[in-house]
Amino acid sequence: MPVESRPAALELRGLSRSFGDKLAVDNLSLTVPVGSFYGLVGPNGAGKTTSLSMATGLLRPDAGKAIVLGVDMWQKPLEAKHLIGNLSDGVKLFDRLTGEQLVTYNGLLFGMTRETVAERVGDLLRILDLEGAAGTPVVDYSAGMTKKIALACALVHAPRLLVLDEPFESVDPVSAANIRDILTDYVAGGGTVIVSSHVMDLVQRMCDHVAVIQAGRVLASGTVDDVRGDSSLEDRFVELVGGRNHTEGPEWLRHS
Ligand SMILES: Nc1ncnc2c1ncn2[C@@H]1O[C@H](COP(=O)(O)OP(=O)(O)OP(=O)(O)O)[C@@H](O)[C@H]1O
Repeated sequence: MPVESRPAALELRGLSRSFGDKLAVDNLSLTVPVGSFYGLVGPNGAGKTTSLSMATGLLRPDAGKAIVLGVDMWQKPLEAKHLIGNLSDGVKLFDRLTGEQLVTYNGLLFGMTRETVAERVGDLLRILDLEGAAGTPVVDYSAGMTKKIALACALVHAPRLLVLDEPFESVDPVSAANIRDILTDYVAGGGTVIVSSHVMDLVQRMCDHVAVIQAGRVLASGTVDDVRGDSSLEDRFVELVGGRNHTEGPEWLRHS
């Protein structure tokens, strides 16, 4: 298929979602090309998690479409979900299972054979440095270990698109570097990654595309170089989003 006619890894078309009176995502459209490492950034409450939840089939949109590699998430959710690996902020894991059991369970849910699952679980626990905790219930994991085991669950069925909400939050620097390597390899091997993050420096170094969202709308999107221009991504972000002002702390917090 010619490159121009290949479906995007993810296409969001006019997505909207309200919670009561609050319009969390407002007619949001975004195209994530196949093979891109795409950063989604925005201030707290911008609508990143809500958008990604609608894109991955966790939250039904009020309006609009989410299309994964040509498959409509809300019309063919089973087919679309096979294509996606999802690490979602705040989704409950079956944390009474051990790490090994949890990843195995996820693999079996996708219909893979026990042998294939066992081999992949072994690989994932090794590359994520969780072999020593394979037999520990996930409820006893630290926040960073929980993030890593959730990433293993997202990867086990070898999805074509990975959607990761804040994958580096609480993760130590060595593990974060290992995860970055895994993701970079995954993209080099033809996969597509979308990450939401508040760490602009990381997004600038790791991602080739970025979208800045605020109040449920896209303020800017494109290649990282196009969006940031001559500035750092952080400065461009602050410029786009506004709201930076020097505020002195309250008097009672000062000791001199
Ligand atoms: N289940 C919910 N019920 C009510 N309001 C919600 C719910 N989920 C999100 N919101 C509201 O929708 C808006 C967008 O929230 P969302 O979690 O998508 O933002 P975010 O960009 O992921 O923020 P953060 O960077 O702080 O994680 C916020 O105003 C939030 O309060």
